[in-house]
Amino acid sequence: MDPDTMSADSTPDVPQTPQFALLDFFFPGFSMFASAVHKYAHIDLNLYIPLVMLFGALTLVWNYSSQYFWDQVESHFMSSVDIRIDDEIYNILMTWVANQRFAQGARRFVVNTNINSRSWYLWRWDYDEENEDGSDITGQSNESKKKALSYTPSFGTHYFWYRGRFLLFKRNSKESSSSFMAVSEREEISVCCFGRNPWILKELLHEARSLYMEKDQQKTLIYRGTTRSGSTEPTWQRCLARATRPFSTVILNKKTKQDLIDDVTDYLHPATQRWYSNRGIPYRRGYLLYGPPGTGKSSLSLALAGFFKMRIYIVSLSSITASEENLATLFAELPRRCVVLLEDIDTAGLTHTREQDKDGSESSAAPAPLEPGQLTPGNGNTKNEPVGRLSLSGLLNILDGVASQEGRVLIMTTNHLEKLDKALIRPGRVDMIVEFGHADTDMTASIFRAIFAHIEGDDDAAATPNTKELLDDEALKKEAAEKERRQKEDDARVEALAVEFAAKIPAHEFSPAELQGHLLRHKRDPRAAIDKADEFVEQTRKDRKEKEIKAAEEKRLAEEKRKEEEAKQKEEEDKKKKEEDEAKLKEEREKAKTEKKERKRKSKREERKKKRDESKRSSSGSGSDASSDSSSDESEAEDAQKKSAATKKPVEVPDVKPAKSKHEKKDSGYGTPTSVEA
Ligand SMILES: Nc1ncnc2c1ncn2[C@@H]1O[C@H](COP(=O)(O)OP(=O)(O)OP(=O)(O)O)[C@@H](O)[C@H]1O
Repeated sequence: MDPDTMSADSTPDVPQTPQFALLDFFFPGFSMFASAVHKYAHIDLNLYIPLVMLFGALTLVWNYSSQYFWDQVESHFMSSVDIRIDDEIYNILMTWVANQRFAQGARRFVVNTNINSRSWYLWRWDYDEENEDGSDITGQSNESKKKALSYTPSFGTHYFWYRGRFLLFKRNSKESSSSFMAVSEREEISVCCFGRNPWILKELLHEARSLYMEKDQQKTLIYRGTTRSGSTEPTWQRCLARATRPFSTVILNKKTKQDLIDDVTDYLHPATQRWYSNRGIPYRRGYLLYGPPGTGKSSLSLALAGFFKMRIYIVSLSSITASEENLATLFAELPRRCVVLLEDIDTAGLTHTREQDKDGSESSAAPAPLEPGQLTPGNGNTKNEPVGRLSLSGLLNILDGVASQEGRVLIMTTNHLEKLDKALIRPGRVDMIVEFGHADTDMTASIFRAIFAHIEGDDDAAATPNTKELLDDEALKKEAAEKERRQKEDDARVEALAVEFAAKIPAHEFSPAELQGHLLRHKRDPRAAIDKADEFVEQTRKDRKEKEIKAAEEKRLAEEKRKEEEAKQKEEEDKKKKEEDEAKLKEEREKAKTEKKERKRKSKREERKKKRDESKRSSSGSGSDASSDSSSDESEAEDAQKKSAATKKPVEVPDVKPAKSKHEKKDSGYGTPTSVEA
């Protein structure tokens, strides 16, 4: 290095360039570091600075432009599908993703025991594999059941190969989500592929759906009409996938059951749809199931849906969701082939007939007392009903409306057939009516058999798989024969017990649900169920009586309260009326008084006028007369003013002409007239 180029105060070994001065400014001590490097390593950093700066500039440019570049690639050269997290497609895709290698090998992942979207999960009353009583299908309790874990990739972009194509799975947190959403709901999910044709994404979604459906093959999918979480928008939420209930487990008159199956089979036949459309008849079929609570109406609907492998969509007309608008939206969203179960159509609003609607009169019948299971009081046409609730005509419009899908099986259930409007159950809306009743002797025996008879698969769990393999043919045959013999013996024993039990239960008094409840309490001991049958009968009767007394008492209290409120209201009205009458009377009295005074004054005036005329006639007339006239008129004006002050009303003083002095506007209140009209 040329020593001449060095300045006097600089470090002897390192040339002082403007870059160094600048770097020294940003990184104090850099020049010392550079001279040390130069001295000991013989490297002149001066040469590398432009390179470092260039690299920094390139990094900066890349940082800013890469996002733009990537956005351009995405919008022009890629296809993508966004997944709605409040839709069932979320569950479908995530179930698929959880089974992929890229998800299982992800370094950052989300673990779930339940793959369903948070908003779906919120509305599930049970998990798929569980029964209503909280135990799983193998009878284990929740505590002992181990839940399977599902792994899905965490937030970010994840790459994977699908059928030879390179795809991206993106899961991002949603910044703009409203704060009331649960944390797991604040996410956006999309799948992208290179190329402008999205067929591969559609294929992926179809595959995911088929896999998802396959899982549900042996189950009845139950959807419930509800509102989306965090909004009032109605939607069908999948809430349960239950093992299909065999028709045989619903105890009902054999012929009725067969007729129902035949009717639905015929209706669902493809030729029937053509037949309907050729004749211009709406392709719909409606069934009404009626009877006391716990007699099997819902069970039959579920069994029917399972038998025909259809999804069942349930909405209770006594729930808050069942407003006219919501129900119309729900019906418009139904798939083409499904079972729709409308529960509790006897809610008070719908028992109000259309005839009553027409003449505008109020229902003469008092609102029906609520039945067990009925959540809210009825709605519809009563005066105090909330706006937007369901009315009978609203429901009829929805059932017949163009928006409601053709091809569906509509089932309506009610506890009170007699309360329903004829329009609701006329042919076309209801094509078959099935009655459910309390159990007769045969039914009681059937319920007993259903609980205690040995069913294939009951002790599969106990059987060890290897024992069969060890046995030879002869032994197997022997075992099968033995099993058959035991089965026969068992059946005969259960049959005898069923008859014994049925004899102890009075016919047509108890619902199948009540009997089932008693039998389940002794499910391991049929003898105990029989021995305690009398106790059950007594206890149930007693409970019912207590319930009736309680209901009657509640009714009486409600009636008393209503009467009290009515009396109070009447008292208030009377009081108000009395006050109004008094005020009116007072006003009238005042008026009469004023009129009397007026009349008196008038007669006085006339008298004076008469006198004046007489005196005029008798004498030729003098100034004193005029002055006396003037004074009498003055007293009249004073009278008028006094009256005006008393009644606080502007009073006309007919005979007095107001003084036209310049002080007229600032009247002191005396109002002394200056001239009087005769
Ligand atoms: N006819 C029946 N056959 C078999 N089981 C029945 C029958 N009736 C009732 N049960 C049993 O009783 C319970 C309640 O029955 P379900 O819900 O079907 O009655 P429901 O008539 O729909 O009652 P609600 O009118 O209160 O809705 C179920 O567990 C069901 O298994």
